[in-house]
Amino acid sequence: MLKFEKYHGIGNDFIIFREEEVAGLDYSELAMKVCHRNFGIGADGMMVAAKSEKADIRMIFYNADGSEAPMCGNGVRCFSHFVRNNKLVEKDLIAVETLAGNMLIKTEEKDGRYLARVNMGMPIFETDSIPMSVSEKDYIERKIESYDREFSISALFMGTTHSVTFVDDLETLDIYKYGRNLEINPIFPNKTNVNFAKAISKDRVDVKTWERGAGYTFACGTGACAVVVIGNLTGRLDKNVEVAVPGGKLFIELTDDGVFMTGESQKIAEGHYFK
Ligand SMILES: N[C@H](CCC[C@H](N)C(=O)O)C(=O)O
Repeated sequence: MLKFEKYHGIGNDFIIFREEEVAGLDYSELAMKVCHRNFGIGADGMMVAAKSEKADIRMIFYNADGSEAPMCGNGVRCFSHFVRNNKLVEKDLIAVETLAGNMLIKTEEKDGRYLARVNMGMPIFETDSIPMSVSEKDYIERKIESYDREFSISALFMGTTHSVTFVDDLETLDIYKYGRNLEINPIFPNKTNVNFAKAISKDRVDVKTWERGAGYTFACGTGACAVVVIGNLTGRLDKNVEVAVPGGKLFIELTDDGVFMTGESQKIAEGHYFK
């Protein structure tokens, strides 16, 4: 039996284990099993809290399909909540080691709500680092075809690989059809997360994300950051933006010290997984 806790960050849900519970297991296989909505506990992703040489603690992240990802925005807020609940690091400002670098998280518990403000680092636009297999050095507002439509795509590394496209018909767009197709476009050798966005004003944007390795989720934290970065770069959005996603709201601030994301997380359950 493996002791776990389950959290969600505005509907993006995760199962979290301490490293000592799962040491020696194949994390990719375990993620596919525990994230399965019928044969497992059910979640968009799985995290393991491990010791770190570089920060207070290390977050290992796997998508529901068993693929490892460098970072997860909603996940790292839930992770910091788990860390606080289990007193693994007894500070309000914690550094979490991830494959995308150390993330600094300010945690706050107020009236039973758990809030975290995360410095998500700086966006990377060089196509080699996204990564993309294209000759262009960066990929901002370039046309990509998907079935009967042409999307204007901007790609970047924002904790993980992201593509952003602003559309007028976000309410009716078939996210499954176009998201699934763009995710596996061959110009992304490791695939991509796909963010469909609609600017409501200069400080409000609606976003729906098709996630690599997890599908259409209620929220994507790194995706929300990616949308604000591209929205600001292309003149659609200011630097402090409220991002509305199907599962709730995130607040993104673009600063010279990094992209900051603020949002809630909630503990859903705890228990034992019978492998
Ligand atoms: N599916 C993503 C990882 C999870 C990102 C998302 N859940 C977030 O909140 O940032 C990827 O494969 O890069």
